Amino acid sequence: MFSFFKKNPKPELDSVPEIAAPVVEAPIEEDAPVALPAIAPAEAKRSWLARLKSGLSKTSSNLTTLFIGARIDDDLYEELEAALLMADTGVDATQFLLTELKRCVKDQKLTEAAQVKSALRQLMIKLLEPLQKPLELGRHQPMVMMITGVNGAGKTTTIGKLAKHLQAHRQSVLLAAGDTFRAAAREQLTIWGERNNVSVIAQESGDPAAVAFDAVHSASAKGINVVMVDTAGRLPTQLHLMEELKKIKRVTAKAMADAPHEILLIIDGNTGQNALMQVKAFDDALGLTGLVVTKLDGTAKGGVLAAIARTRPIPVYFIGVGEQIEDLQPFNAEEFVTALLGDASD
Ligand SMILES: Nc1nc2c(ncn2[C@@H]2O[C@H](COP(=O)(O)OP(=O)(O)OP(=O)(O)O)[C@@H](O)[C@H]2O)c(=O)[nH]1
Repeated sequence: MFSFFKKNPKPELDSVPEIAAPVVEAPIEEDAPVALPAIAPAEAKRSWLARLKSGLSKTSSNLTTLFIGARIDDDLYEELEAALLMADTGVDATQFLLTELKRCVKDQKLTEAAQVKSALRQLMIKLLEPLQKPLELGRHQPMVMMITGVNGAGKTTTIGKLAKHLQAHRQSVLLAAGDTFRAAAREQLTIWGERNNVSVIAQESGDPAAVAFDAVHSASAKGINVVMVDTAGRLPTQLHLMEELKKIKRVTAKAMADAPHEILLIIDGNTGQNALMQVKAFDDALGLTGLVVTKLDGTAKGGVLAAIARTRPIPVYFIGVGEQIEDLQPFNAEEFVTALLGDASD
């Protein structure tokens, strides 16, 4: 499956040809900008899988080489344990995978290392599948998304990529420049919005909650489909800043009863186990609805998704493997594991 978003309720498909994708129910402005990907689906999919594979190659090389010419013995399990831990899979997920794998080898009487690898592949897919969930469009008008994360996780870049993808799915988008700490962040978002024909609500200074409130009102009045509220980067240990996020959430609910409908945490895949701490802390504070894992290109720590699946299985809506728009795609457990361990025939 290669669709970006899921529509809810019932499909009334008016498909956008490039990506099998649902379309909005909400009213669409006649001249709403539509940025369609330039490449056809099969080609786009191939190229995404290739980028995913190359992005994850550092994580995968340690995991796959140990099976080459190996015998099924304690040494193999020990090497696998070390490789999983090095990939930041975490102790819990590593132990879980090893226990299940040993059980599988015994039950199925596996004799070849390649069969063990294939069993590991299946176990990983099963472990990661609960994280695979499409972002549903069209449930609210407007749908309000709060975007959070630590400094430099990739929030602004992700907002830009998501806005383009949403436009490609005929959603009109409004951005709220809720990073009122850094003037540069506000400017960055405003310039990006101008270039891409996306309106941005920004204030010279002041309260990010007020910016979010204004943006939701403005989007409701203009019939805009999606509002994305950018927020300043912060560490979960900066308690006053975490309180500020809670306030943005509360005030947004005053502008629209059930908003924000999505609270996303953007995490940098390079930070491995630290990303897991961020997930826990932001989830405890805000009740996250989804994750976006960026910068999986070039990291050796791609195992962190397994750790998330075991400890805090919050849907991973998207993963990012680079700075281009096409480098952000929906998370698919099978694709991800294939990029790590090869496909079923390998
Ligand atoms: N390699 C790679 N770089 C990325 C990816 N996503 C974002 N980046 C880069 O990461 C850097 C930080 O991204 P930003 O979007 O500015 O991060 P931010 O979270 O908004 O940062 P603050 O506003 O400072 O909190 C930029 O140089 C991005 O181009 C990715 O998937 N892969």
